[in-house]
Amino acid sequence: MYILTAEQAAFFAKVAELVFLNPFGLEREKADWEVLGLAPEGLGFADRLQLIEAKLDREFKALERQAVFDIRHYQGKAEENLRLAWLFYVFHRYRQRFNGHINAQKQAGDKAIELAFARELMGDFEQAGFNPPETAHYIALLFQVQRAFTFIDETVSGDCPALYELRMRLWNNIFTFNPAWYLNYLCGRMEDFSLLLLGETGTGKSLVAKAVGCSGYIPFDLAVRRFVESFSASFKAINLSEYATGLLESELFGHKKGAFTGAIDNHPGLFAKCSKHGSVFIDEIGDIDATIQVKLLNVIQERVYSPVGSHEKHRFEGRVISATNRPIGQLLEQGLFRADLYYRLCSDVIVLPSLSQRIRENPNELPGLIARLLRRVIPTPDDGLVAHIESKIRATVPADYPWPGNVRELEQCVRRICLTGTYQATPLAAAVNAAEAGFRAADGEYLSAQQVMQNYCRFLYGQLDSFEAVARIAGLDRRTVKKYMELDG
Ligand SMILES: Nc1ncnc2c1ncn2[C@@H]1O[C@H](COP(=O)(O)OP(=O)(O)OP(=O)(O)O)[C@@H](O)[C@H]1O
Repeated sequence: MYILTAEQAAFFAKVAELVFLNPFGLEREKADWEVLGLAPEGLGFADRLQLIEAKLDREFKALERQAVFDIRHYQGKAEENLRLAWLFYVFHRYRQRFNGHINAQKQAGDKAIELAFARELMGDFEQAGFNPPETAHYIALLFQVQRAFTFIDETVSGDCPALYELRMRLWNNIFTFNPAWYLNYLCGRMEDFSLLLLGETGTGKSLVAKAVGCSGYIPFDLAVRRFVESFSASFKAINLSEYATGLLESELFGHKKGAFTGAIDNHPGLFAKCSKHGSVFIDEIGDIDATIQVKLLNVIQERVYSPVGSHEKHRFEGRVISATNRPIGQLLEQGLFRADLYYRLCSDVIVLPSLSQRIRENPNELPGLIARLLRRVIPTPDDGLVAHIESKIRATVPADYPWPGNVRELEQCVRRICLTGTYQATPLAAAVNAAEAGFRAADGEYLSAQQVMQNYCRFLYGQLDSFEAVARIAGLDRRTVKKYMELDG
């Protein structure tokens, strides 16, 4: 057995503490400085990480002066702390390559591809004295950490208190607030922890759901050097407002051939497509009627369901993420949403901040988001273009504008400025006034109610670029909105 010096023991104990801290949390920076043994110098996360990596490298190399590092040479607290510190060390050495694997897997889609550097990584684990089941488990965990970090960081980018809090909450949702518990008890067993995302339309609930849903624990198979499932296949989404009630049942639970006219084949539903490592995302959950609510409750509660037209029982072992922009408290009070279903969906409830809150907290949110939204059409927008669009917005949109369509509206606004050079923000509360011009036709005749509705829907669609969002604000269902939009005239 090897014994650590007092300095080494103290250093590795600090690193072991760091491993369990939320990387998006406020305590993380302080812990970084403690590990480095330096006074805070105003370095950013990436720079501090680089210093920590270099220090870890020196400390592990120092340990190797006696013999190649092998976890079995240590015991007790030293073994425990070194195990965590070594995982942190190896994770950071392979971080870029794990990121490369994320991109390669995104390109490849739903079929899991080989982890290109698996042999080298497995070799490192073996040399450090880890047995094969531990190696497989830790590789799965390291990749999960990298996915969660990357997806949260990419999805919730922004620099205001509401977003710091959101990033922290999402990390905790994936690894719990106590990652030591996660590591010891809950890893790979998170299926009963549902997540409900609330927030106004266009705040990014679907994006966040995907970030969380693609960050689950997926076991690694040493024999074939790949994860048992692609992370993209582990996330299955459905937007409930897109389907009529009859069709919805079959989209959720599947149907058997011959179950109804037109059921020419067996059809697997959403729940059948989701593996036990995956998550289903049920969007617009506040919009479903009572029958579907009961059926969903059964699946989530009993974990079994039957496809339409069949008595067979199928198990659902995945996790449930749901979202709504409806006032869920009000729906519960009015009896429009079942309380028992709500309590099954809400192991964790996360509310996304509105765009106006973000801008209020930090006015620089606006240019950051403009650049981000522009990148969807122009891969590398220059600062001049971002500043130009920002100045156009500031010139025409009142500072207290509520951005009712949130980031979705801002996206449209940026595009409209690119196309027309201007954006006329019209608060939706005043939408009917704005449509006033549409009450009369060009010849001065009053329009029919149907034509007014058409103008109204078109107006809202121009602001929001989404049938769902228009439906929500107009108090119509999505199909009715589409019908008005498609009418001639
Ligand atoms: N934080 C964000 N960063 C970048 N784009 C965003 C963000 N939030 C939303 N968007 C963009 O706004 C649009 C709407 O996002 P999303 O569908 O996730 O919102 P939502 O909250 O689910 O809306 P709804 O309640 O209407 O379903 C998408 O084009 C999305 O890319």
